[in-house]
Amino acid sequence: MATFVDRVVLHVSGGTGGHGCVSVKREKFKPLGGPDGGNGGNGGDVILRVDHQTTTLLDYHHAPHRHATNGGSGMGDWRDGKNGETLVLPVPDGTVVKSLDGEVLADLVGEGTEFVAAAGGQGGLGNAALSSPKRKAPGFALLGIPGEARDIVLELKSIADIALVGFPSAGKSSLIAAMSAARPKIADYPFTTLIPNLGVVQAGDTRFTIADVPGLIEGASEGRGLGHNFLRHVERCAALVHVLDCATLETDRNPISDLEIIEAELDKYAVDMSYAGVDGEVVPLNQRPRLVVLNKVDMPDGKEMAEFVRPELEERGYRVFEVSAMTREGLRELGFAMAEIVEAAREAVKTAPPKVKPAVLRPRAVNQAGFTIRREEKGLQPLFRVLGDKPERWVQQTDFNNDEAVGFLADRLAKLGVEDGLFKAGAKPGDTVVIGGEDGVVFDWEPTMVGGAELLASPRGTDARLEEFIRPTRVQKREEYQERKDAKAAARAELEAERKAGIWTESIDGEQQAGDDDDE
Ligand SMILES: Nc1nc2c(ncn2[C@@H]2O[C@H](COP(=O)(O)OP(=O)(O)OP(=O)(O)O)[C@@H](O)[C@H]2O)c(=O)[nH]1
Ligand SMILES: [Mg+2]
Repeated sequence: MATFVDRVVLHVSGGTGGHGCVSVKREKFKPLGGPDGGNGGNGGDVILRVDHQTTTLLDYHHAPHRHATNGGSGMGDWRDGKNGETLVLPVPDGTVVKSLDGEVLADLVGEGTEFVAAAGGQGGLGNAALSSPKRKAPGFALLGIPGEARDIVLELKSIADIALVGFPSAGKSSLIAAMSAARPKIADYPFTTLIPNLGVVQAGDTRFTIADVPGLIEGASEGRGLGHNFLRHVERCAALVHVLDCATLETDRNPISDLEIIEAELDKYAVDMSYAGVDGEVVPLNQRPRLVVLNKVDMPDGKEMAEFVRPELEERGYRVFEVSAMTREGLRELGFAMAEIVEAAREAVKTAPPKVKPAVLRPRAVNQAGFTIRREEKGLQPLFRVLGDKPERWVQQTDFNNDEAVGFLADRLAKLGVEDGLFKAGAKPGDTVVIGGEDGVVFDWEPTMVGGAELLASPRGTDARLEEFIRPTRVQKREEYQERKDAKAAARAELEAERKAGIWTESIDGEQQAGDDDDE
């Protein structure tokens, strides 16, 4: 038996970035030729893409774990690691992506629309890329960071112009079969239809789609029967068609009470308005135009019943069609009436102001700048939590077994203003600092920054950085310049002398620049 798969929980993860490489160029006659460690490749993204060939979410039901490939590690000789491959997951048109707690992340409508479900992790820089005039031969590289891992819910909402609703066995699937080329399963037991069927109907010059949905029963809006599972499918249609069974054998049912029960269920079902504005104006289900179809008039009882209830239904303002899906009686008129409504709805969308619909949807904007510091109490001790895209990423990139890498992290954090921020938040050396959320990295904080040291050194209640800044005069500047020049000349002379004396060998690690390497 087919299962009703229009809602799956998918576990996606982007590929992990490759690690950067630490390597030093070695050549004949030039044993230490400088850093040549290449960068790690980026991990692949996992992307959902609307594809018309795909009509169900069945594949994801069977295999709900999807991962993109990892980036390759950097290598010596400036060779970068390969990027991971993007994993494209085809999804049907009308797939809605939600988080586990129901927040709509994307509404994928239109061939080729994409959603980055899980971004791959960035590859780490190799030591070649990390070298700078100040850090000539870094003895470390950055680690690749893990790809995003997320659990998302995919829901399918068929995009049909007209939706057929009605009790089980009212003849909805039979109607689709009679009006289009679709060949859904038809049988005389309730809930024959488990997956909505879609059919294309041609009436005059108008082509449109109709969908049936699994039979509705009382309590559907609370999840009875197939419940909400099917109501999702009618959310986007232009009109609803009630299919009423005029020949039911159940004595406690008649077309009018059936219609009232279904209407009550539609009333209770709140249309998820979250995609309004993406997909045109969204009118709640209970306000969509309606047609009423009295089916099975080929049966003697059916004809009688139809004629009996017709005036009552028309009094309530419905356009009523007596049809037989079996003999095709009345289907032509029904088709034209449907076409009329579809045309009107299409016209309304056309005249509506254009909606901005990004073709590629990203899960969240990356907070490029900044960070926040939150003071939390951990027992009696304060705890300072640093949250922010950059600091959290940098921590992931750091090989904590490598002192140089840790030093580099400290520099980066200081430069971003994290240390400064910690001082301002009231952190004292030795306090616990966590960078990141739940699984953040914990530090005992040792300020390294010059500004911070100043702060520490100055008497309580003062801040050295706020002291009056006295602008030097031109004469003063010239004097300073001369002083520095003299000092440089002296230093150079000293160096020259040392070299002549033979105590000096070629070095690549920046010792020569001692003095201006103040951020190490
Ligand atoms: N005599 C007669 N029988 C019909 C007509 N339309 C449908 N039926 C029969 O009614 C039964 C149910 O038809 P379906 O089309 O499967 O009904 P459905 O509304 O899709 O039912 P579910 O998918 O279970 O909700 C089948 O045995 C059909 O042959 C009709 O116009 N006349
Ligand atoms: Mg059916």
